Amino acid sequence: MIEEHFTALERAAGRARMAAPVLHAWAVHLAAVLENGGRLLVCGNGGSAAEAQHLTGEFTGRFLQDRKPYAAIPLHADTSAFTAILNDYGEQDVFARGVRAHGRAGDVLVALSTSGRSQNVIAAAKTAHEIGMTTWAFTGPAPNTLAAVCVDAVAVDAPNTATVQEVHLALIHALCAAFDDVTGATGISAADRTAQEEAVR
Ligand SMILES: O=C(CO)[C@@H](O)[C@H](O)[C@H](O)[C@H](O)COP(=O)(O)O
Repeated sequence: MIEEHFTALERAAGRARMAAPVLHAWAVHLAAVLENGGRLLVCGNGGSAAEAQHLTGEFTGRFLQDRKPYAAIPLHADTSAFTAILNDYGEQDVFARGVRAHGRAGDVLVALSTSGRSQNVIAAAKTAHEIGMTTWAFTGPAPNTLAAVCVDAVAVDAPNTATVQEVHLALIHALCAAFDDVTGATGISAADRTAQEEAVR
């Protein structure tokens, strides 16, 4: 089973390299949006929720290089709002209402779903589209509904949920690397700079 897992990951990750031009284009667009005060909203369920906040963390914090923070919100992470929306409006609205609350025309929604069938994620993408946001998806194999309702999508061709999630994380990191490249976030990180300064004292 372990060998099979890594073989599936190697194959899917190899195929995912073809997404490089799309990720670069997304990074260019995202840099323009965020530099102009726009926001990145991200949503997903389960493992994809973890990846959603992994992605936003790289923007409000930093990726490999030191740079300024950018506005990025994982839509599941406010547990009070999430549980209230779930309780008062139902599961379908848990992300869509967050999109209406935090999203503005021109902002970007990244929607993650390994199946491409999660109704709450699809509802978020439709809502974002309605209010004039740009919608991108990371999904499992195409065709799927989420990819169809978003402006653009990277669909990972892999046989199971776990492998799709693992490749999604690699794609997320590639997007972050491209974003740093586009925004000129070069140079050493703050932590590395401090270590260097201490080393020469
Ligand atoms: O992490 C896993 C399985 O690896 C699960 O938590 C998984 O994310 C959940 O079943 C999600 O509800 C699946 O949703 P989706 O990726 O199909 O949108």
